[in-house]
Amino acid sequence: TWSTRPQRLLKAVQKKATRGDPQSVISAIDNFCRHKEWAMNVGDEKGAILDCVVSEVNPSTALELGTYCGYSTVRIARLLPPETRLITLEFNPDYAVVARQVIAWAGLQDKVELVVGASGDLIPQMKQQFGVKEFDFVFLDHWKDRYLLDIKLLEECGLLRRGTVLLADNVICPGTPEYLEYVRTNPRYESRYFKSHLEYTKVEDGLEKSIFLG
Ligand SMILES: C[S@@+](CC[C@H](N)C(=O)[O-])C[C@H]1O[C@@H](n2cnc3c(N)ncnc32)[C@H](O)[C@@H]1O
Ligand SMILES: O=C(c1ccccc1)c1ccc(O)c(O)c1[N+](=O)[O-]
Ligand SMILES: [Mg+2]
Repeated sequence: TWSTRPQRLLKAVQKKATRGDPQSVISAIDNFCRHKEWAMNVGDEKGAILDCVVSEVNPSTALELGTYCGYSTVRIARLLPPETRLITLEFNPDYAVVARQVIAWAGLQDKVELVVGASGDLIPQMKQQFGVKEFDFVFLDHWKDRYLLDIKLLEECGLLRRGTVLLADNVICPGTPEYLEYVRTNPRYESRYFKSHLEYTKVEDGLEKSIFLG
């Protein structure tokens, strides 16, 4: 039986990375995607911008929409201080199985809560089921037509506070036009574009950082 790309990516991590060393897991995945098979991780170039924003926010509670193989999960979680946590949502169970192993290889399983399910179903459960008061940081990297729906849902569920930082991947490629329009014109958000490139390519892409003003 044929393996899947996430399974081949996991094998590369287990072969090349050192257990308990998040940076080696990140490098193993970036090398696999640059030299073996492209995959839709945020990548090293946009990942460095993600690192800066996460370090600046230093969140107590963070949310990631779209786990895939756990690459950006590892990037974010490795920067979080003890007693803080990252909740990451993934609706493809096969991807979640791989992500759990990647996150464990990096030794970050105690900081990460990976929940299998759709963001539209899980976000309304965050307060009751997951004991979340509000999010300090949200990384949007799931299907692009869900970004706008999900930040409106986060607003309605009272999960954003004055100062919550939203960072959205792929606002140029594949693109999230309705989301960009919303965060750039809505007075309740202060938005800024970080120009970069689609992971492992020369194609333009970028991240949009939006601060919720309450
Ligand atoms: C681009 S990949 C995530 C990449 C990851 N953030 C990284 O940089 O390593 C997008 C993922 O979002 C998942 N996804 C898409 N829509 C979703 C939704 N509504 N709820 C949960 N997961 C979703 C897909 O199954 C896919 O694994
Ligand atoms: O949509 C794609 C896509 C479209 C077509 C083929 C492969 C991937 C994609 C490309 C780069 C991303 O960073 C990303 O997050 C996604 N995604 O699926 O969410
Ligand atoms: Mg992306």
